[in-house]
Amino acid sequence: MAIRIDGKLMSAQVLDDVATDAAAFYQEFGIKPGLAVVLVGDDPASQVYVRNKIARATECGINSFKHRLPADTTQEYLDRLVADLNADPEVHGILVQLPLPAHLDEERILTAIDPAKDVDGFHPVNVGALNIGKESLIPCTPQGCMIMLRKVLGDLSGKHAVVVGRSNIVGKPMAALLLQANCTVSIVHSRTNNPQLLTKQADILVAAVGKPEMIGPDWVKPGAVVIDVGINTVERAGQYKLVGDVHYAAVEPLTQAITPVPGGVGPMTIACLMKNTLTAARRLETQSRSGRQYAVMV
Ligand SMILES: NC(=O)C1=CN([C@@H]2O[C@H](COP(=O)(O)OP(=O)(O)OC[C@H]3O[C@@H](n4cnc5c(N)ncnc54)[C@H](OP(=O)(O)O)[C@@H]3O)[C@@H](O)[C@H]2O)C=CC1
Ligand SMILES: Nc1nc(=O)c2c([nH]1)NC[C@@H]1CN(c3ccc(C(=O)N[C@@H](CCC(=O)O)C(=O)O)cc3)C=[N+]21
Ligand SMILES: [Mg+2]
Repeated sequence: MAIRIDGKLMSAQVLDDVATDAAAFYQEFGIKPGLAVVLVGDDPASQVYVRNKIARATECGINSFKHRLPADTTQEYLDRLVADLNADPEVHGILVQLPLPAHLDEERILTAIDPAKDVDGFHPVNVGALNIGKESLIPCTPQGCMIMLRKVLGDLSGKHAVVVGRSNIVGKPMAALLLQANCTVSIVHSRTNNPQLLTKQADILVAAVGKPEMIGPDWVKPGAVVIDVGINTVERAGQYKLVGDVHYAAVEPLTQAITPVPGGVGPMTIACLMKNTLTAARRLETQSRSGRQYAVMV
């Protein structure tokens, strides 16, 4: 029987620790950790994610500041908002929900966020830190995946991990963390020839593609641990439902362990966002107390 990796349950444990931490933080510094979430436009899925993030923050004693902006927000306005949030002492973490509308420069905005407040871990300074193995703010989704993998497998040394997808927000940081954990790492993407040749060898298979149920049993080695990052909305018999990048029903019997969608990676992502907010808050408050200011903290 395959283990169903319960992201909902595991995230509750992470959030519990964060709540304890947030209470201790409040005792120590006299303010709550603060998270600013910026949402541009009215994509319904993004609204759901942002609502979930704010609900989880409130539950664990983190202040949240929601900034909902119209789809036609100008670059100048967004730049100004990010600068204000960088300077705001009540804000320890800043998340700009992606994707942004096409007229806005995503890279420019992510680079404008103070790396010390970059709880997504998308700023080039944090990306660089991750890739040289320095403690930093680690992207939430891959961080959540690592917690789940460690729970199931313990030490990951020597495992062959195959990541399907190479985006800056999931695939690449996932591969970096697996490498850091001493896995042998392969990355499969849309130009890979015979991707199944590689995925069939994976002890650990991480799917972050954005194609509903693309990964079938012919992609998976028996006994593999499968992490499904995909969140895809599909219409089935007139109903909308969420499915992953993995065909769960067909793949599950082959695996040692597998994450479901929903209830897998998604809730862990949000829990890790709260964890990063605490990490950022502690560093910022400790530094401001000692009167030192670093441009960059890694
Ligand atoms: N659970 C969570 O917390 C999160 C879930 N997601 C979900 O994860 C999925 C991936 O997200 P994201 O990384 O942002 O997506 P992107 O669209 O940015 O990247 C998708 C990647 O998959 C690759 N790819 C596309 N088609 C194929 C194919 N047929 N074979 C192999 N590789 C392919 C692309 O390759 P190429 O680079 O060559 O184009 C690309 O690298 C989505 O479903 C998204 O909704 C995302 C973030 C968080
Ligand atoms: N700057 C930025 N940071 C992100 O981390 C980020 C982002 N932009 N843009 C979009 C993606 C996607 N993402 C999800 C997080 C949680 C769930 C989640 O909790 N999903 C629930 C289901 C939710 C539902 O019912 O729709 C689950 O899988 O069980 C999903 C998706 C974060 N992202
Ligand atoms: Mg993307």
